[in-house]
Amino acid sequence: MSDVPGSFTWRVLHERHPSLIARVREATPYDARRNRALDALLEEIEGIMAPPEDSAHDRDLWESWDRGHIGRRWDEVPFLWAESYFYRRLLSAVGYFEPGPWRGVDPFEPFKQAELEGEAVDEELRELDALADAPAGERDQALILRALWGNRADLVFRISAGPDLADREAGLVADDSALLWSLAGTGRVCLVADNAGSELLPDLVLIDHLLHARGTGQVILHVKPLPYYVSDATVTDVLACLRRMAAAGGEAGRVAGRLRAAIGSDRLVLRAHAFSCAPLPYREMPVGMRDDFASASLTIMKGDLNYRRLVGDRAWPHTTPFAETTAYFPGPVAALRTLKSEVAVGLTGGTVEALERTGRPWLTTGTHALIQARA
Ligand SMILES: O=P(O)(O)OC[C@@]1(O)O[C@H](CO)[C@@H](O)[C@@H]1O
Repeated sequence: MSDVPGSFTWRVLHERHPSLIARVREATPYDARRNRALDALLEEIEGIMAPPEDSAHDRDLWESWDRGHIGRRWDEVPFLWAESYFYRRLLSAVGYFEPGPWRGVDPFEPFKQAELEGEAVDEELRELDALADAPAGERDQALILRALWGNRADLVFRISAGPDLADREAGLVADDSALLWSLAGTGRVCLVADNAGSELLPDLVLIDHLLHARGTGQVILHVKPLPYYVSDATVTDVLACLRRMAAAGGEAGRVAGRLRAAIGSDRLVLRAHAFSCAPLPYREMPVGMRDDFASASLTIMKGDLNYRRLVGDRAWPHTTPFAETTAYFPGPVAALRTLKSEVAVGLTGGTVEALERTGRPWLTTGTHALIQARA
């Protein structure tokens, strides 16, 4: 829940979301009607959640996902539900679903594009040249760590986390990478993406490595069907990353070429399932998605939000076993995530004590990360 003033979740709803609305307005010159709708949303999020508009194409879907929350205060329903619904309402406010000129215009695209065009990305892509000749085991570890730490590049987080984010020290609080690699066999691997740009690029490089070097037969890449949580990856973002890598040339260009071919031969399959933007945990996933995960030798869940949805967005004792919270999942699963919310399981008592002893925050700052897996 988010009803304790000053708590992390309360601040997301009452500080992060209003500042996000301001950033969206700065980034795009919306017309008067859109601005009025954004004003109305700004007011609404301090009070009662309104239902989707009568004419909304996805009204039935949201009603099926509702658990009696619509009509209550935004901060009195589960945090995951309120946060997800906020992004849905923001898209409505900017006219994303309505027939007319603003239909399909991603309000977060200016942020995503600026990041993808940045020099930091050039540097990261150039580093792939040296990695291409590294011994196999070294490459495995380097690519998984890049995909993991790429998760720090979450634009909703950057907007509000302060300028010193990049300087923070890196700490792995759990590392099941050996188990992860032993599960990534020659069959199918699912990767459930999180952010576009600097996170999706290393995810795509990891996918290429699985297909090209590790003998994985097929990768199914799940992305979001809609712009979501600012920087979450959509199919448009996958295509933008492929173009960016192709333009960079060198090893990045070769990776892009192989991935294009893999899409053409169905060795890399893209999915954009409606449930990927649902305000619910994966425990409630629908049959089609369950079948995908059940058919894979490994599903890799990227990022903080996917982690919350995977283990359940609850105040678990941090020593609760990861295998216990994911026992419902239909196949082997791994999480690659930097810690940006208060949910964490699968840690040893010693690790938790050592982290608490530092006296510094470690759960919500993006300074720590984990690799967890269960067979
Ligand atoms: O899923 P991601 O991109 O790693 O993180 C999403 C996130 O920034 O959004 C929420 C707060 O708004 C937190 O769960 C988390 O910090």
